[in-house]
Amino acid sequence: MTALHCEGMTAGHGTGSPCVRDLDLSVSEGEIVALMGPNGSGKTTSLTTMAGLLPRKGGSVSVGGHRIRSGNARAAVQAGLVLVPDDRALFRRLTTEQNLRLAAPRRGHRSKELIDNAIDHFPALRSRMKVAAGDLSGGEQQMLAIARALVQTPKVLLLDELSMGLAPIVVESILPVLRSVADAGAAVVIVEQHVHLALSVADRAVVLVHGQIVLEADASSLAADMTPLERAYLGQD
Ligand SMILES: Nc1ncnc2c1ncn2[C@@H]1O[C@H](COP(=O)(O)OP(=O)(O)OP(=O)(O)O)[C@@H](O)[C@H]1O
Repeated sequence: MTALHCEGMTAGHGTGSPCVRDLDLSVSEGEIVALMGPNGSGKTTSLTTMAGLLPRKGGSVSVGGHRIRSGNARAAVQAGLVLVPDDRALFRRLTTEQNLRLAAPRRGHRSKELIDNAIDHFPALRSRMKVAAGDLSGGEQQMLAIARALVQTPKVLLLDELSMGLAPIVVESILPVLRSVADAGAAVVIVEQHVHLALSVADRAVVLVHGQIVLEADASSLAADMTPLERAYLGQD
């Protein structure tokens, strides 16, 4: 089943001309898509627009068949679309636990269970629950940012610049979590500068150049032969 469906999504900043044009992207439950492309090609703009942090300039975004209103981040989260932004957007003075609690639903008794389930993915955070987020290591902060997203039980999880500033060993511990989140039924979209890393975790790669999709391919076939990717990046397609 399709979890995320963007149709003709056009996006940009302020009153300037759009930097993402007519983006058609569908991601199925259980699928991981790597959104790739050179610097400035519109990857972050695409994710923040899907998440309602930027108003759309055109087109639609749907989660599980429900259309999300443009520029409405709350509606996106309520529909099940959760973004882990590149700056991680943690409350740095609040503890790990408080950051997780703030993301959990206010009503009902499921908060503790949801937090426990999210932390089960990142055992390293268990002993860091009372530490201010700003005092965590970079890797721990990224784990907390993802755990906080998982507390919101996303149907669609978007991750921007997954490995930025992280040691390879930390990244290697995070990638299997994304696979298990997808295996549990979520659609996952990652933006990741390191091509090999992106292809190692993704099922499918979508390449944006100048805000338009120029290549869509199976991640494993691209990993085996990068020629189409190199051509796309170099603008030879
Ligand atoms: N806040 C902003 N205000 C105005 N223009 C912006 C803003 N953020 C990004 N842009 C412009 O939008 C275009 C797309 O940028 P975006 O950050 O989405 O690309 P990206 O593919 O994520 O790049 P990178 O890989 O370098 O992060 C670029 O031309 C960029 O200069």
